[in-house]
Amino acid sequence: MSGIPATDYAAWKKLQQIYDAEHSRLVLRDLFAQDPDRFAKFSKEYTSSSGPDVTFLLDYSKNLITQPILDTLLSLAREAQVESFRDKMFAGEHINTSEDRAVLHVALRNFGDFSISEAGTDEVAGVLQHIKEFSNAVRSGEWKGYTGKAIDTIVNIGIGGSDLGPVMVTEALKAYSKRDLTAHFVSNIDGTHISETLRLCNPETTLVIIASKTFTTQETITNAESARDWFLATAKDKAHVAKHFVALSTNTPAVTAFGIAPENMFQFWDWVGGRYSLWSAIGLSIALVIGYDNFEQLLKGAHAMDQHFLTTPLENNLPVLLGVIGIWYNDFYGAQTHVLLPYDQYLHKFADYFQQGDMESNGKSVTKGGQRVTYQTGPIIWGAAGTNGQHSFYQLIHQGTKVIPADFLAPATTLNPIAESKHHRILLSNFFAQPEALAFGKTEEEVRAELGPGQSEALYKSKVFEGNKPSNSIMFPKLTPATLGALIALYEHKIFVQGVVWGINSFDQMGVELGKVLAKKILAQLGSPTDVKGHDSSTTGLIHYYQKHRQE
Ligand SMILES: O=P(O)(O)OC[C@H]1O[C@@](O)(CO)[C@@H](O)[C@@H]1O
Repeated sequence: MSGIPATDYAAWKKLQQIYDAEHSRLVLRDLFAQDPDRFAKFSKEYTSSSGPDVTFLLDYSKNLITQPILDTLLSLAREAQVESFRDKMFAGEHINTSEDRAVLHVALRNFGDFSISEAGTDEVAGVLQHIKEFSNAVRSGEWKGYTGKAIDTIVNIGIGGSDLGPVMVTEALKAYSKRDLTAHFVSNIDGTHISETLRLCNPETTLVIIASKTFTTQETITNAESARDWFLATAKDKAHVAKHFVALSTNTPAVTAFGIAPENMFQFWDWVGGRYSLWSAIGLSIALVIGYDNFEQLLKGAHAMDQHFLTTPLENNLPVLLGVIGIWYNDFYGAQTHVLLPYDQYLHKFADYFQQGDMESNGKSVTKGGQRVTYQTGPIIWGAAGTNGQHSFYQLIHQGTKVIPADFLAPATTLNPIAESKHHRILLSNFFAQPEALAFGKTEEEVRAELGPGQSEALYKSKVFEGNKPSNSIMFPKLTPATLGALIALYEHKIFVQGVVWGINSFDQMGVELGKVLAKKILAQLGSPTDVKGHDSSTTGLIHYYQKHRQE
């Protein structure tokens, strides 16, 4: 990432001119009426170039773009040196400049094609082998607990990138899971999370996975200590910890200090960002749930997308297309958010996952050159599985006052063809209809014709759908591990593209530190009998209320 303010680019200036001059005339009804080939021109079919077969269709025709606009957006990507910085990332250069680190989640799934020299990348295969052996041993019943029973429950203790990826993927690939192995994910420091989970667990048959890149995260270490106390309350002998606790981390000394043997640690490296870590040892819970072979398919699906991103010219490069089209709305249309709408219940955590992936990457306001930006950077990411969102927030998307670019995703074939796939046909009918309604709306003339004369003006107006609401649609034959891997990598690289254009560092997360420091300071005061000091009247007042009403 160059750190150059995006507004310095000639293409950015040209886009502003185009927007100012043309945006009021960019009407999807007209754009489609004028060009019967619009779908053909603004859609691409992806096919993996290696590994398992993955195909999907990206339809970006329902965007407020013309070819000249798209060409200018691609010029912006070129001017921002997206290709050059992409190559630097893949080469292991320390593009995470504030932490002087490489950004190499692509090395975690590099099945031999990329030559990467960063320290640790030659150890990836060994960790994957360890994950394979361990997950096979647990799933086969070979790995026994301290009373000689097989493991039937895993509890992954982690937060942020040490939780969201495993949660999203194990939910998405539930159809591929070992149904007699129950997985729980504990993340919140709120004692309710670990308490309610451990109620469901038998210490004799439970494996606790402590997932933490730094192994210093307060929530995770506290939860892990409580889980260890829970276990030892039954098992008594600390020697039994080795059979029921493993650690996923970059911090060997801290893992050892916790009491986990080195052979029960699965290592990863500082060039793996937390929000990009599901491909690393953090993915152990995924391999345990879906099996190593399916975990490897996930990696290979992502690897093929990496190859696409690395080698495809910008105009056909799907992460680049999604990235620059997103910038068009975020920085010129004033869109504040981007909504992810997977029409697949298995993907119901997809948006949650990319809240961290996108917002922790691009929620920045200072360029790599240290300049405060004068333009919008990372969008607010949100969403829900279809059709549920339709009964929740689609009113605002259809008739609200905000521009909300939407991504719709769906499998052509369901993994649950109940009722001869009647459910799936209904689901997909909505998947097709919603972007159509958003794009083309319903005119007042159509409303009046539909309602007939004699209705109030207000009623006529309230039933108008302005339309012209942009969306992308992604369809794939079936949700498989490799397809999911490709889709996750697609969005990872989209985020990368946008960060480069905005000139920000997408790979540090300084913004999470201040709250932690203040919380530690307050925590130290909560237990003391003396009155809290050094806070504003609001914080002091809140703490006083807590101290007056606490009952524990
Ligand atoms: O994996 P760990 O080191 O416990 O960090 C957990 C999460 O905490 C952060 O908020 C960083 O503090 C995320 O970036 C990260 O994924």
